[in-house]
Amino acid sequence: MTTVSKGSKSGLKRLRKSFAHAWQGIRFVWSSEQNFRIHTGAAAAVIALGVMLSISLFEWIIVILLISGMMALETMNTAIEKAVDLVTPEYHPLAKISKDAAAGAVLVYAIGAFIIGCLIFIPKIL
Ligand SMILES: Nc1ncnc2c1ncn2[C@@H]1O[C@H](COP(=O)(O)OP(=O)(O)OP(=O)(O)O)[C@@H](O)[C@H]1O
Repeated sequence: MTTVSKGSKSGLKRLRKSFAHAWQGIRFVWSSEQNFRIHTGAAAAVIALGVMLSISLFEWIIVILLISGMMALETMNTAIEKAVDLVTPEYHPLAKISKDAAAGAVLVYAIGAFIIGCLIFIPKIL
């Protein structure tokens, strides 16, 4: 088993490296996951709609929470998929449960976000 030494980097350097790694992760998810790109497009459309309909500060807070939560969950779903593939590239019932449950979590959140989005935007559109 290989161990990776983190060295004795200064706090700021370590923070910069952590951001760089996180950014690499987001770039990977963007380039490999169509769902993530669809959600990003939908988020941009919702933000444009929010500006056009002049939603309130409280509504912006809700919208930003929903968008960032959705993107974070989609990114975590990819992390779980890749970790499962690393552990077992072959078919395994537990791998199926793990991936399906992670996808289920994304679906539950997406449904909730869609309903809340309708509650915020539909009355304003009507
Ligand atoms: N190793 C495995 N063993 C058993 N079932 C698997 C395995 N890998 C994938 N599956 C099944 O196939 C489905 C799709 O898995 P896959 O890794 O291809 O994700 P995906 O199609 O890229 O998902 P997404 O579209 O969310 O990115 C899983 O939800 C699971 O039901």
